Amino acid sequence: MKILVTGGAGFIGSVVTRRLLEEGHRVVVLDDLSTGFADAVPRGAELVRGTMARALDVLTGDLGPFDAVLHLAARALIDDSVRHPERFWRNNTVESLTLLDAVLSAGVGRLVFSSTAAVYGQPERVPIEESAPTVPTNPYGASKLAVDLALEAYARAHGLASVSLRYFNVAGALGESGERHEPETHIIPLALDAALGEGAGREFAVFGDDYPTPDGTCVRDFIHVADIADAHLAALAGAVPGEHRNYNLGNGRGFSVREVLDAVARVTGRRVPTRSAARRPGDPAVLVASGERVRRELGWKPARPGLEEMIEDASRFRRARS
Ligand SMILES: NC(=O)c1ccc[n+]([C@@H]2O[C@H](COP(=O)([O-])OP(=O)(O)OC[C@H]3O[C@@H](n4cnc5c(N)ncnc54)[C@H](O)[C@@H]3O)[C@@H](O)[C@H]2O)c1
Ligand SMILES: O=c1ccn([C@@H]2O[C@H](COP(=O)(O)OP(=O)(O)O[C@H]3O[C@H](CO)[C@H](O)[C@H](O)[C@H]3O)[C@@H](O)[C@H]2O)c(=O)[nH]1
Repeated sequence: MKILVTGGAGFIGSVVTRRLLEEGHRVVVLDDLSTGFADAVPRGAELVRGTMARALDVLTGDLGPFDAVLHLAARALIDDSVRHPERFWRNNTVESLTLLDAVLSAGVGRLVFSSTAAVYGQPERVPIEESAPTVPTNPYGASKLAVDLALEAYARAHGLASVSLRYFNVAGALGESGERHEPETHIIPLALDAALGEGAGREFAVFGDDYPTPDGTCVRDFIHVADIADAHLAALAGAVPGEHRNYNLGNGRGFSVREVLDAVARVTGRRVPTRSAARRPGDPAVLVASGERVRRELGWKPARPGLEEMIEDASRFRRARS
């Protein structure tokens, strides 16, 4: 297939692009490089630099025609979304609607969207099923939920085959593609920095140790980025014209912040220096995915569920870059 990957210069988009190329698909990346890197786009894919305002030209121009669009481009820092909601509504919601107009005008039949566990907010029950209430606790989650809802209506009205993949906590790396966020805010790369970094000031701040969880720290469901990439292949194959489906992508198992830090210490052989810090606003205590629907309907389940494997892969990627 010929596939447009938006956000393909970012962490997850570059891994998805790599997997698509491995499978023999042809890939064009559309990315404005706001948080991504041109040299992160895997060799073999063509990079077009720009926002979704360029999507129609790309989809209808010489690089086409396209069979599918994978839409990963977004801002994804929750804290930032609380301080600057306007940036998230514009960049995640308005930009996505611009892309959707282009997809419909160009007659592309399939679209897979990167949604998030943040659409659920504080879950009433875990593991979280796709039928759970969607009550996001921050503008990031809301800006993504709006697109899930738009897709549902657009698919039904215009015959689009669309899927929202609601990722939980994505970790690990695939070959030369991995996490290069600047600034980095995610637990595993920060814990690796704290364990392996040189000099002072790199203590890992544990955001809250008085949550109603077994050790008082938040619990998250980590999923290997290569499994996320494989789920995109399954979604492309399983998308149904005229329908929109939401799928949670996780392992169905939670690890507390402390358990992650212990696993980082085991993998690196180094202690992770920590300090206690205040809770981060909007952080739910526990987020764990139910993988039932995606297994039943797309036949997908994670092939790399081990937390230590994810940390090892992230650590290998970090070492290769330092
Ligand atoms: N990292 C996670 O754990 C996680 C969890 C759930 C959902 N997601 C979603 O997955 C997607 C990828 O996340 P990531 O961690 O790889 O982030 P990332 O910041 O590494 O990648 C995002 C990419 O999108 C590009 N981009 C942003 N806005 C753009 C725009 N308007 N036009 C063109 N390009 C634009 C950036 O330059 C970057 O290359 C995002 O949609 C994010 O919301 C990530
Ligand atoms: O320095 C840190 C960084 C993180 N944490 C804790 O570690 C856990 C995981 O935090 P991350 O920032 O790594 O990930 P989030 O769960 O906040 O967010 C991830 O999952 C979300 C879905 O809930 C969104 O999709 C988001 O884009 C994605 O990065 C949280 O409890 C957080 O409080 C710390 O204690 N200290």
